[in-house]
Amino acid sequence: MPSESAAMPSSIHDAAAVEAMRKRLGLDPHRLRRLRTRLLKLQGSDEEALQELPAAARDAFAAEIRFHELTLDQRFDSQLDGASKLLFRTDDGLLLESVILRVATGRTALCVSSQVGCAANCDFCATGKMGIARSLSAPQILDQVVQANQLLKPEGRKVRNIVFMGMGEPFHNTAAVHETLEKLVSPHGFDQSPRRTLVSTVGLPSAMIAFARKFPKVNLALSLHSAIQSRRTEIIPLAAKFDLKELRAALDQVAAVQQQSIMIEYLMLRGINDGPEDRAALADYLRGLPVHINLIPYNRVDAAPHLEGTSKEDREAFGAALRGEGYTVTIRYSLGADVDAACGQLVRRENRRIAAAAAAQ
Ligand SMILES: C[S@@+](CC[C@H](N)C(=O)[O-])C[C@H]1O[C@@H](n2cnc3c(N)ncnc32)[C@H](O)[C@@H]1O
Ligand code: SF4
Repeated sequence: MPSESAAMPSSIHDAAAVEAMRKRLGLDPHRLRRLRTRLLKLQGSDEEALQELPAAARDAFAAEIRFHELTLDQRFDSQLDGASKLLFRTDDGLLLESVILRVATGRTALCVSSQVGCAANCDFCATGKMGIARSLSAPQILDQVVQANQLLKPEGRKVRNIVFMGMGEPFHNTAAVHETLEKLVSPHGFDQSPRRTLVSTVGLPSAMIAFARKFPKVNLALSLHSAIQSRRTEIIPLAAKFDLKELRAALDQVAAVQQQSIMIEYLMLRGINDGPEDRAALADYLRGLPVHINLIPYNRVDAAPHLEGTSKEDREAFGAALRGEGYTVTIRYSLGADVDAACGQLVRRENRRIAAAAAAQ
């Protein structure tokens, strides 16, 4: 007869399971609150967090409640700037990445992934080219923050800004992303400032409006990349489903609800979206909206050899012309270009291998 397999431990982020365990062990709720504070807010190690429980309860608690959903597989520290890429592995073997950005001001940002792969399949994106799309659970997204903070503690740093700009489209995984945001901004959770949290989307109109209503203070970024419909669809296949008119109506609603500026991301691709007509269309499209335009340099992707980034000079001229039209424009200087090259291909190759093996079973 097959033996009954032991139940999987529950996550520390699963409030119902943790409360059930607390009752079973007869633990004082204060002790549990202190454990969560130590782990989620004070960057404590797992051992330090467990110390908050009475000695007799620690083993039983640790056997049923696990603190981590992901295993840190590899870490790449940039030799060029303050970026570190963390490669995590899920229980079923897939790789995903988070990026720690140590900004010159001394502040620290973390870029998290919401999915492994992405169904949007944008032409310029290594994640889109992975050929798979698996959503991460809220505990898997939250664990990226917990582990980054544990790694940063010895440096005297703490994650200040959290951006959903890693792998995946957050609004293809709305339920888990909403749950993650609730736990991040909750004073009983991570107590993260909503104003230092940003969700970036390729542009799903109804999900953007729902997000703004639920999280009026969390920042939204839209990856627009072109204000000319045919050009946008050429690089973002999903744009065929949600046209620019519908997207603009959603932006108006988001702005009305949030009363704060929306970030417009504009990846600059030579000969595709960087001409004078592209700039004029962009300026027209955004007129009247509270926006901040971020011009992004293209990071070369092996799977898209036909694409080339706009030169630095042209990017700066494009930005200056938009400023002349009254827009606030920043030009992002890509951090961690060396670790990106090291990891991007590794993640893609490994995940393809695992997805192919799973499909063959
Ligand atoms: C990876 S996406 C994740 C969030 C969401 N799916 C989105 O598209 O906004 C985050 C940002 O990275 C940008 N991006 C993707 N591939 C890039 C590349 N090869 N070079 C520079 N930026 C890239 C996207 O356009 C987007 O603005
Ligand atoms: S939606 Fe974002 S993550 Fe998905 S393929 Fe496009 S750029 Fe990449």
